[in-house]
Amino acid sequence: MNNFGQSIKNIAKISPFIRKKGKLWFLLSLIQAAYNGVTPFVSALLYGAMINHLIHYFQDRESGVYQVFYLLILQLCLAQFSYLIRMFQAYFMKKFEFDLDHDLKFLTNQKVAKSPLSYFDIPEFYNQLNRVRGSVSSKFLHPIMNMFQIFQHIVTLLSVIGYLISVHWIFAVLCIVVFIPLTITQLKLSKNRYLVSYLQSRDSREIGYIANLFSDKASIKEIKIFNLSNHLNERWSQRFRIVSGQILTLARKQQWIDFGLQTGTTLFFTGISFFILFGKNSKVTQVGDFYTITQMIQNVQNSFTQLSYLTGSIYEETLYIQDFYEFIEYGDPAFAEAAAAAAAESPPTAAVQFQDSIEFDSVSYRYVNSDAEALKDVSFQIKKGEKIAIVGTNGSGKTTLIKCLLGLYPIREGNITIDGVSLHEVSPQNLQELMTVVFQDFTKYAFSAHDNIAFGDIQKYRDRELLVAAAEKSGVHQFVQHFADGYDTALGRLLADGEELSGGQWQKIAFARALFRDSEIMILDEPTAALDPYAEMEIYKEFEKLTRNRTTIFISHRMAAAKLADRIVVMQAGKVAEVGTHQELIERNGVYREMFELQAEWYR
Ligand SMILES: Nc1ncnc2c1ncn2[C@@H]1O[C@H](COP(=O)(O)OP(=O)(O)OP(=O)(O)O)[C@@H](O)[C@H]1O
Repeated sequence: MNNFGQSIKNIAKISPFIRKKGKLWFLLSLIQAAYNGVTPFVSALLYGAMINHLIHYFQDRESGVYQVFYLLILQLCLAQFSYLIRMFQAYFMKKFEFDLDHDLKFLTNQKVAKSPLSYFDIPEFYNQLNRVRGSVSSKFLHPIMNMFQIFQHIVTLLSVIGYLISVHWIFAVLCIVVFIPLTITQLKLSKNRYLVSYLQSRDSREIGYIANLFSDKASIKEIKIFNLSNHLNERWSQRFRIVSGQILTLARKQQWIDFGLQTGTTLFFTGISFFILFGKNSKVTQVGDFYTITQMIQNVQNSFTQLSYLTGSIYEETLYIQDFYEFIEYGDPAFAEAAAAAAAESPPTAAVQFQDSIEFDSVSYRYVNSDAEALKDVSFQIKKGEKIAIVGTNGSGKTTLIKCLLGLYPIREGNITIDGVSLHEVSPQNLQELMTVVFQDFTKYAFSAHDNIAFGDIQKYRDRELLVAAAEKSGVHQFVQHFADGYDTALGRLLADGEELSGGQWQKIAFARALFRDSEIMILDEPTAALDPYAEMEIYKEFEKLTRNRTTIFISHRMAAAKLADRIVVMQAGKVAEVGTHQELIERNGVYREMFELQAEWYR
């Protein structure tokens, strides 16, 4: 499909939004475009007539004065009416822009929420997400506004050229000959312009990323201590220069081409003006007519230049719309295939209660962006009510294992079952109800303490009693009760003048959030990493109470904590190396014992 055809197809994608909330704006814009389109023609006629009448008036001081007066009033009315339309159009445009912004961002957030976590490991998806963030609505509206302007200039051209043809037919042919190369050049340029911004997106992201490092409290600390500011600033500046250099090169090229085209068309239209005015069969006899014709010729020239520029930029701007829909419709073929095949065989509607056991059966997993397997043929069983510790070296696959169990990364090889029902078949809602989790990199919401805990189970958001119970168990109540607004105090200072918490206090909040959801299965990824020895001791002392009546799976690098588990799964390079109780594994004299003794050594 050619560029312009594709542009129209992209623009058509906005029509559902216009039908929903932008009808009035669309109608007003159309009226405005038509009105502004005929205005240059009418104005040229009015002024030409006015000049003729003025000349008569200056010659004999009797005739023409009323006509000049009426024409001036008419001109004033035309200007006022134009102002009135613009006023209403601008208001409804703002209104539609807000509605559109809301709907598009809502769609984006929905897409992000529905996308599997593995999509975020795919650079193409991630880049696309970055591209569709920002002022999406204006990028959607610009091409339509340009379409209105195109319509406006077509109306101008039709009216003006119609008049000029009545003066001389040659005009029609010549105008078309000029317009075609102009448009093609602009279209080519606009395609380049877009490609540059596309290719730059990695550099641009790095510029944004480094700028963020300079505004993030956590990274500022490291930048100062490691004396990174010069290096990072230099790096930022280098990328910035590359990006701005590319844009400037293109802009320079564009300016020179514009200048060349402008000069060419000016010379062309000046020649034509001479021909029309002073040619053999010239119909021009009065000064006013001369004014009208030169004015109309200028209008033709102006409208042609604008038309070629607008058609060019429409192509560029509609590519953003295309990008947006590519993002919204994004589906990794490999993932989509697997999901579609699994869904076709058995749609995920099964509900399980978890009465018996969870089973990992020859589970292997490879991240989409990686060649190595993060899990290799993992098999073991977790009985209801058991406390399982997962230990192992960094990168051995512990977190991947629980991400697969949580259904965040759907597995393709092997099977995970709950009471014999494959995870692929369990409905996502059922799965969420069964499990609660504290991640290693849990989220610190810049909302109130209440929000931070209640987000654990949004269905029970208002249950303050339950919330306080979870807070008491996890040690949150002890500090939140001293805050000025108690549980309604904002945490962090990002959105409000809230309370700053220490790393350990945040971790307790994350714990409370997990406990607030009263689930059968509790998953903890390094639950005590940020806690002081007292708090850690406290948690482990309370561990029995916190995890009572729950199946608990916890990852820990502290071998002393692993001792608390009923059974320990030892991971090594994506495989299960050993499974057993602390005593069994010590007696086995394998990897676990080695790790345990290595740590114990430190404490002796
Ligand atoms: N999103 C990802 N994309 C690609 N590879 C990943 C991703 N996350 C983890 N990996 C890789 O998978 C392997 C297992 O990582 P995982 O995070 O499960 O290890 P871990 O045992 O939890 O490590 P740690 O103790 O350091 O938290 C590692 O080699 C890691 O580099």
